[in-house]
Amino acid sequence: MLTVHDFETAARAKLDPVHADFIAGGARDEITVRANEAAFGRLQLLPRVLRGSAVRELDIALLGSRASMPILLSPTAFHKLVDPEGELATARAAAAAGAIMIVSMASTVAVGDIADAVRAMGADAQLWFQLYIQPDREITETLIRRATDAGCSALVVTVDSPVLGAGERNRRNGFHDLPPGLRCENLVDLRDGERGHVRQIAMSPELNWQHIDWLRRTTSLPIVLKGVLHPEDARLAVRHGVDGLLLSNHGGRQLDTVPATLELLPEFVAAVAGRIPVILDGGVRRGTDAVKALALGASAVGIGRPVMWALAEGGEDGVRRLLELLRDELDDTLALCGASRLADLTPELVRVPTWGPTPGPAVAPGADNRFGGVIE
Ligand SMILES: Cc1cc2nc3c(=O)[nH]c(=O)nc-3n(C[C@H](O)[C@H](O)[C@H](O)COP(=O)(O)O)c2cc1C
Ligand SMILES: CCCCC(=O)C(=O)O
Repeated sequence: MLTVHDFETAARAKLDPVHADFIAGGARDEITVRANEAAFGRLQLLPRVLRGSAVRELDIALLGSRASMPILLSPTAFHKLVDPEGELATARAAAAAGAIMIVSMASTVAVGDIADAVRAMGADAQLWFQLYIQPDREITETLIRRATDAGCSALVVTVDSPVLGAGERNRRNGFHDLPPGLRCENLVDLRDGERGHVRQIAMSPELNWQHIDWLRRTTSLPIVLKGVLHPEDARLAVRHGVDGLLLSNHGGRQLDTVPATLELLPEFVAAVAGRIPVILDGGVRRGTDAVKALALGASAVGIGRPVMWALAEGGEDGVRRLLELLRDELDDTLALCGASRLADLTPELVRVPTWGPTPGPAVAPGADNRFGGVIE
């Protein structure tokens, strides 16, 4: 396993094709899925030389959490689909690497049990909790209480899902439910009937900024909004007292044909103007990808599918190796860029090609992104 893509290939060879499709897939024509990765390939790095330093500092402080690197685990549902230990394995690997893990509300291990497993290692859990605000206020409050009691140190509220994205691979494959024996453990006992069932997670098409105001009054945990794309919404988020933003298009799984997150980053960062941290996810597969996002103003990046692939390939050990690999690539890229600290990563390191053919992976017609004019 030398690259993230090696994990992807190995996972596909091991997994039920229906589950592999669930992980890799996106909404509709998957134009945004491809755009996310392609955008990184189109940006260039222009390094500085003779600024040597024997070691690089990769650790960060983010919303009261400390991490050994600016790569965090974005929330992904259903880890037991790919590994019998599920989120316990992922969380142990994240803790061993000193990385922040955002636990999905749709985890197949209860958030309290995940936190216990990390504490049992003697590690200081850096767990955040991802929340879909539920139409039923009491259910939302109970979920927040469960996450808070588990010791989660931030709430990541996903706001790009008023309705669930149309994963046509899942429809074609007839994948609508978890297999017998697996359930969304955070939802157990929240309502009569289907206890812990996936269908208990309701999408709330009625969500608006007043719900965020309510949440702000309800919890003292830092609130991160996940899935904000428009710079005007970034400004609104700041006004509504949000503590951080996760610039994300849900890995291309919600609205198809939205731009790559990397393409939106400069304008987004300009709108936020340093008032709160901006994290980016979508298509991060290499240390160079992380460096490009950090150089353009992200405080950290998130990875989604790579975690699922590594967990499928090798369980806890697989995720450990994935995180080590990305850490090494990040460290190596910093060295090659003449950077010894993350603060040395500035926009001047990044360039838009000014002539010649578009490098990077092939992009479907219509997915072409124009960086020109956006990045100074
Ligand atoms: C299998 C899978 C499950 C996901 N589950 C969730 C989830 O439960 N909640 C959420 O907010 N985002 C979820 N996401 C989106 C990720 O948090 C993240 O935004 C996205 O995967 C990042 O793109 P990447 O996969 O290209 O790294 C999921 C993504 C995948 C691939
Ligand atoms: C209700 C589970 C949502 C999972 C999710 O967000 C995704 O698969 O992208």
